[in-house]
Amino acid sequence: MQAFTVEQVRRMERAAMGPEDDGTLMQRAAAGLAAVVVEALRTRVDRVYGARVLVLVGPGNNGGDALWAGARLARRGVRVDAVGVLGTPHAEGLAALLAAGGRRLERAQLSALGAYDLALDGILGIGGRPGLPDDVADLVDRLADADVPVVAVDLPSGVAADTGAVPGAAVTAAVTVTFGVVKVGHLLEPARSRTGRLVLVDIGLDTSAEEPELDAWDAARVAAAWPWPAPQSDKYAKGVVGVDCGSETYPGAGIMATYGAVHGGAGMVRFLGPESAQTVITTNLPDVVFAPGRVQAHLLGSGWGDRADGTQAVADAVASEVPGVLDADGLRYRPETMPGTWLLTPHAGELARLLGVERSEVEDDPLAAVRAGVGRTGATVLLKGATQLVARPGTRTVELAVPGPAWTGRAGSGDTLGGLCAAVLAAGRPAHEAAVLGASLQAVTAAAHPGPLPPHALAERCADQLGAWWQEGRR
Ligand SMILES: NC(=O)C1=CN([C@@H]2O[C@H](COP(=O)(O)OP(=O)(O)OC[C@H]3O[C@@H](n4cnc5c(N)ncnc54)[C@H](OP(=O)(O)O)[C@@H]3O)[C@@H](O)[C@H]2O)[C@@H](O)CC1
Ligand SMILES: [K+]
Repeated sequence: MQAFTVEQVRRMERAAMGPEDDGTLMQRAAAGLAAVVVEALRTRVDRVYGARVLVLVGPGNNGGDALWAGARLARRGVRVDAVGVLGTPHAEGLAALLAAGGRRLERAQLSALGAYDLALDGILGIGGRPGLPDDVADLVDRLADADVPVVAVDLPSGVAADTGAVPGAAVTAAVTVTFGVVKVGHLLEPARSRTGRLVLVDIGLDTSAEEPELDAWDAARVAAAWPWPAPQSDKYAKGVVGVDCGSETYPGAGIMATYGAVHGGAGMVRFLGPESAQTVITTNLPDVVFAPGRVQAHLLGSGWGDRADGTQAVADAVASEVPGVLDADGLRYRPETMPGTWLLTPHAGELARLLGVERSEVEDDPLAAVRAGVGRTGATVLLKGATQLVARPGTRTVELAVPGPAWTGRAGSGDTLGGLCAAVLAAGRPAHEAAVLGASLQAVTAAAHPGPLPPHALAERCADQLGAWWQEGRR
């Protein structure tokens, strides 16, 4: 699924409209919106005729969409009340609603909100600045307290359309009906959680002239893209991962990274980390070898802590011209620039340190931050966390891995994630694909096993997930 910025949407809308806005796009939007509301009413109260809908109307075209949809609903016998909550409502939309039998109420006339079966959020769309004025936020809270489900028009009002940030009050929608194309804020947390179920209504926008801002993967695409081995693939075709992770202080990181590489399907794993990890590895994963030799992907950095020869270790690996994954403490030892064949896997704090900014800056605009990571290093970057983003040199489009349940992120998850990514890299896939596939496999597996599994156990389930896909013939 591709998502676009407000600026791109405006360009596409202008191209579709031609020199004059004759309202065609708004009518398409309103028709699609009304159809979704009809279905939502059928599901919730098993009727359309006589159902009650409250329309919250802002000052722009977003309110216009809601009012025109309200008019269509009123013509089908829905009892529609509209209340202007910001500025002056869209005049033609309001006239259409009144002509269709809807009512306009003042805010003071609103009582017994629980009597409404559904509310339409037409307060702000892509012209909105994040946040809502206090009195509007108060009304939105009262609707939530009254358990009235909200269908958001285009975006849940209050969220930042281009970043997914929610810096102030915002609507939490059960369903968001968006028009033309998906916007970035629908897919990035925390706005993603405010969006509810996302429905895309085709209004005839042409995306072909725009490079998507975001490219979101789903599980089916991950399964289809996985580097499945051919019958004749030997261990080198599947790929050899060299794991130099962990330290005497943090041996577990080396163990978990190895679990990731083994269960991600590497043809062979060479463990080149501390001796203290070797007994556990050889007991649990007897296929792992401890001798140096040919590797097709490096995995460095997890659990290093302070390492006297860290800079040299990274420099040697990069100089070998084999691709690699550089994680965690290893990021502190990276050379000034790296090839795009290398994958860096920072979490928000590590990326902030790498960029020399506050962590909150990364969290407020992760898309900009992950791109800045590429600009700063030259490498491909996977920003780990609740939302996992992958940016690479040469394209503006950022890829979004399949999201996982909240339990995925815990101590050691990043170590096994590095191993999964390195396995894909060793199989010959480019760094950005290794990142998306590794992160997505971990998330899909965690969703299928939603308990708080420790990362090494979840890594084992990753192999089961690959096996399930294989058996389903998704290869
Ligand atoms: N273009 C098209 O062809 C189509 C567009 N469509 C629809 O139009 C929507 C975009 O409409 P839009 O551009 O009128 O912007 P919209 O979000 O309704 O409101 C902007 C107004 O809100 C105000 N305002 C902003 N933030 C605020 C805040 N925090 N608190 C208070 N006020 C705030 C802002 O004020 P100002 O910035 O001037 O101060 C301005 O007056 C789009 O999402 C889709 O639903 C569809 O019909 C398909 C065809
Ligand atoms: K809205």
